[in-house]
Order: sequence, then structure tokens, then C-alpha cells
Amino acid sequence: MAAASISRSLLRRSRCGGGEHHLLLLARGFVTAECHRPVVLHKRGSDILHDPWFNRGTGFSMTERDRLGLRGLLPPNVVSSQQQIDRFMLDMQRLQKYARDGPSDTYPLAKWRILNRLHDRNETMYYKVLIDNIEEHAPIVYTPTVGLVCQNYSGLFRRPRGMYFSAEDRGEMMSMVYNWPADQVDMIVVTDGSRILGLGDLGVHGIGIAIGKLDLYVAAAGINPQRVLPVMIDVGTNNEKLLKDPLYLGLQEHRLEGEEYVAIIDEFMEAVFARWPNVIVQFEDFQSKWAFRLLQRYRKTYRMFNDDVQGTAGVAIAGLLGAVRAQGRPMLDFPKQKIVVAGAGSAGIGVVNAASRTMARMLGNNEVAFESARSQFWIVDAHGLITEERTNIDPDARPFARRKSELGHQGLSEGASLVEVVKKVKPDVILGLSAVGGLFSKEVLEALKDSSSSRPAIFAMSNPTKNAECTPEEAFSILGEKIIFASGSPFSDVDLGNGKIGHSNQGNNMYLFPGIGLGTLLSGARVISDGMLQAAAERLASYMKEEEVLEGIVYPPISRIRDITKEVAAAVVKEAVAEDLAEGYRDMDARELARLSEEETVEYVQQNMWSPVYPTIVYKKD
Ligand SMILES: NC(=O)c1ccc[n+]([C@@H]2O[C@H](COP(=O)([O-])OP(=O)(O)OC[C@H]3O[C@@H](n4cnc5c(N)ncnc54)[C@H](O)[C@@H]3O)[C@@H](O)[C@H]2O)c1
Ligand SMILES: O=C(O)C[C@H](O)C(=O)O
Ligand SMILES: [Mg+2]
Repeated sequence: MAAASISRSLLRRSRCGGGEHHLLLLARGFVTAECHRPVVLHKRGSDILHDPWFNRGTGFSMTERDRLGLRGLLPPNVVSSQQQIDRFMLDMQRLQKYARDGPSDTYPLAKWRILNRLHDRNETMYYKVLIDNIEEHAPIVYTPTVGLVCQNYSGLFRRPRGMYFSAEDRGEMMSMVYNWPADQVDMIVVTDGSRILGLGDLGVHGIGIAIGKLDLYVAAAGINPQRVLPVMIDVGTNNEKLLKDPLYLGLQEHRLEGEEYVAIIDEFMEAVFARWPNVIVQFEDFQSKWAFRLLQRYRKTYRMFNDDVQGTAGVAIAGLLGAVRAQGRPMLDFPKQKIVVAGAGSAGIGVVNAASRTMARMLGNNEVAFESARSQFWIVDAHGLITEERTNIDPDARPFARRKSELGHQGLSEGASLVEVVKKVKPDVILGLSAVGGLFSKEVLEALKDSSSSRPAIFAMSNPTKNAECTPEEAFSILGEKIIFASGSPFSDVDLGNGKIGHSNQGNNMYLFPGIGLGTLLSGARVISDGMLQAAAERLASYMKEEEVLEGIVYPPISRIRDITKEVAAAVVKEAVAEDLAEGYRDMDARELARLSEEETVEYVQQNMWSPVYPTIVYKKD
């Protein structure tokens, strides 16, 4: 065989097979095979990931990631090129199967892919499309489709977005943060993927929720998209399916717990605040036990908040106040409302904590007021009504456990079922944050017919859509047109016949978190106080006009989200100033901020909101 043909055949095998043949070629004195010649690069970090010639995505080894400044810019699992191809093929096959068998998920996922591609190639245009069509696209980039995206992330993953810190990165985070290309970051949304919406532990694939939340920060709050950073902290997963899935993108080990876990989150917080001292960190979709603990650990020292605990609480309070007004009563009647809450996780307990504080404030803010406020809530979790008699009661739920002395005359006992509680209490409101779809069954809704309210309110706040405790159709058909209905994920209004519409509100923390973040940024407050959160909730509540509320509309339509966010942010700025927390932002120092009237504060916020227009670009040599 001629030397040239040996060389060609060996080269072919070398390409498919790897090192052995290459060594053989070298030993025989042949030239270095093309694919084994080192490539000299004049770029690092994300520039490599954006260059299709050099990008290998999840195929970069750990040493390459270190050498090339890529650490943290990719999901932690290093995969072989064959696994990359398997993942790609699986995604293609899934598309074919869906096209043939036609499940309803195909359409929103296809829309997500199209939007995602646009996001990757032209951010300005992406956000223009998103803002101008927010009603159509929020359900795609945000709940409910974002949940589906996280569930299918190994197939959908194309180009990384955001940063990944894993248990393997201990001791490295302080330097890794410098791999992120932006010198300024205003907003971080971080998750550990342990409770994504109501879908449970999705591990590293939960990064989708951080990306979706930040899309709303840009679209609703006008945070500059160059200054947002989605973050996934991968400490493993307890999802057995993902632990066995060869195409999973994260660490395939059980979640770290206890002090080891806390040390990783501490290291992450120290690293991001060291590089970006003015950043605001939103904690998102952490399982309850960590959500509360981390909030208490960091809220006094860092600019941070937990959206599920605090954002949700504010949105619920605004809706609950709306439900009082819808009865034709003043908001000050709120402390008389009897509220049954299904779900005692981060969201449920967050709502009860904040709503009872609001009631107590209205009643005079003393011990008697707190006691009276507490007694307006009945919390039902997976084990039924929570009472003092429960053993192993969750410390966060303990203050709201029904007292033994109250149980007898209410005819209720420890562990009473939701329907029993609704029958006995005759509440004004039932509020679901249980992640159990259909929990507000026909029986529960029938029981609510005896509510002491003239307009009983149903808040089926769990996400995504299939986890809603009931649908608006179910609620309106059983309880009639008078009710107030809100859900976490969007539903259409219900045609009640005779030209009447049953209004379906979206009670989602998206109405608050963008304004909380923006207001904190523009005030320069060093921490996010309860007062700032309360001001945000009250502004949302007062945003709705009397006639809207009387029609059963307690939250604005999403088409007004930019306007409401501006108002919420202004309220947060004002409160930060009033509490002497504001340190100013850019040219606006604290003294000048304090001089702004309410209208001027709104104007100041408006002027600092980014809009998707192409700026003039000029070239400057480095
Ligand atoms: N609309 C919003 O803005 C919003 C905000 C935050 C969370 N959520 C949703 O709320 C849900 C819960 O979130 P979380 O962080 O509190 O979750 P979690 O897992 O911490 O809590 C769930 C709670 O529901 C309880 N539960 C389970 N089965 C029940 C049953 N049959 N009856 C009564 N209670 C039951 C559990 O005991 C637990 O207390 C999720 O679906 C999430 O998407 C919505
Ligand atoms: O993400 C949402 O849509 C709301 C909330 O943060 C949730 O966890 O469900
Ligand atoms: Mg959440």
C-alpha cells in the first residue's frame, strides 16, 4: 500500500478512534494529523463559547475549563462527544415523536426554542419582541412553559446562559466569578434547583427558572440585560431519575446537606459580593427548609431577598386586600377575614407571616393585635390542619398552629382535612400554595358556598398550570359569578353567559419581584427591609382602581407589568429613603433622593429603565 493511502486510512481511523493511531503515525514519522494539531486561540471564556469553531459546550474537560477561563460558564457535568450527540439525537427524535403523537406540549416548547434562538443572537430584538408581546410570551419564557423547559433541559440545552457553581468548585468561587464577562452586574437570580415551581427537584436543569425570572427583570423592570446573571448552584440532586440519566447535565450525586451545603452558599455569596458589591441577589425555588434559613442568614448583611417567601407574600397580600375591597368594604377590614391556607412550605408560611403582620399593624401593632391576627389563619398541609398537638411541628409553622383551646368550640382537631376545615371555619378566603393540582375539589368548593363572605375568594396559586388547586371554570361553575379568582399561572377568563365574564386574575410574584429589585437598585439600599417589601405590596394593592376591584379584577393585566413595576419600584425607593437605608445610585445621592416628590421618584425610576433600542456603536481599539 502506498504511503499516502496508509496515511489517509490511518488518519480516518484516528479521527474516529483517538490517540492510539495518532501515536502510531508519529512513530512511523508521519506528519501530525490535522485534528491533533493544537489550535492557538487568542480568546478566552465566553468568547470561546460564542465561537462555533472552538465551542465544545459541555464537552470541555475540567482542565480545559480552567485553562481557558471557562470554569463556571458551563453545566458541571463534563460529557463525551458521543454523549453530546446522543443528547442531540434524542431531542430530534422527541420532536418527531411529538409531531406524530401530538401532545399539547409541542407548541409552547417550539415557541420557547424560537425565542431562545433569538435571545442568543440578538438580545435587543429579543427583549423588544418580549415587551411588545408580553401577554403572549410571558407564559412561554416564564410560568408555565419554563417549567416544561426545565423538565426537558437536557434536550433543549444549546448555549449556556449564566453561571454554574458546583460542589466541585469549593475554594474556587472567588476566582471563578471573574470568568463572567460583565464588569457590572445589577441582578442575580440564584437557585439550587431543589423545588422548581411545583415540579420538585430538577437539579441543575432548574437554571431555566433563573433565566425566566431575569427575562422579566429586563422586560418589566428595565434592568439592562448586560447586567443580569442567572446562577445555578449545583450541590447534587435527590431526583432518582436524574441521578440515573446519562444525559443529565449536573453532578450525579445526592444533595449535600447541613453545614457542607451552607458553606457552599456562603462561599458563593462572598464571591459575588466581592466582585460586584452593589449586586442584588434574588433566591428562587430553594426547598423550604433552606429558603427560610438562608433568608435569615443573609438578609441583614447582603442585598438579597427570597422571592418565593417574600415576593409571593406581597402579591398575596395585595390580592387579599383587593378581595376585601371587592366586598365593598374598606381595606382596614382585612383583619376580620378568615383565611384557610393549603400548603405550609416557603410560599404558604411566607404569606401567613406577612399577611398576619399586615393585619396586626392595622390593629395597633401590639401583642393583642398579633394574637388576634394569628387567629384569623388556618393552615392545612399534607397531614391536615396544623395544631399545637402535632408532633415534630415545623418551627416556621409553629406560631400559626391552632391552639388546643380553640379547637373544641370549632369542632376541629389535629390533622382535620381541608374540606372539614372549610366546612367548619366558613372562611372568606381559601388560598392554595400546596403544589397539588385539583386540591380545591368539588367538595371543597361546595363547602365554600357557606362562606361568611359576600364574595368568597379562591387563590389557587400553585404553579405550573397542572398544579393549580382548581381552575377558574371549576370555581365559577360551583360558586357562581360573585367570587374572586386568582391563580399562579395564567388562565383565560370564563364566559359565564348573558354577556358576563368571570375574571381570572394571575396572582404571581412577577407583579412584585421586578419592582423590589429595581427599587432596591435605584435607592442604593444596603439591605431589603420588611418595610420596603410592605410598601411594594401596598402599592400593588392600591394600583387597582375601585371599579376594577368591584368587577373582581384584583391584579393588573400583564400588559401593564412595566407600568406597575415602575410604581412598585418608586414605592420601594421612597420607603428605603424613609427608613434611612438609601445610599443613592450613580449621580443621585441619598440627600437628593430624599428631596424627590412622589411623582419625581416615579420619573426617576422611569428614566433609569432600559429600553430595547439599538444604541449607536462606535469602534475603539483596545
Ligand atoms: N403564585 C406564585 O407567585 C407562587 C409563588 C411561590 C410559590 N408558588 C407555588 O406554590 C407551590 C408551593 O411552593 P412551596 O415553595 O411552598 O413548596 P413546598 O414544597 O415547600 O410546600 C408545599 C406544601 O404543601 C403541602 N401539601 C402537600 N400536599 C398537600 C395537601 N394534599 N393538602 C394541603 N397541603 C399539602 C406540603 O405539606 C407543604 O407544606 C408551588 O407549586 C409553587 O410553584 C406560587
Ligand atoms: O415562578 C413562578 O411563576 C412563581 C413562583 O416563583 C413559583 O415558584 O411558583
Ligand atoms: Mg419561585
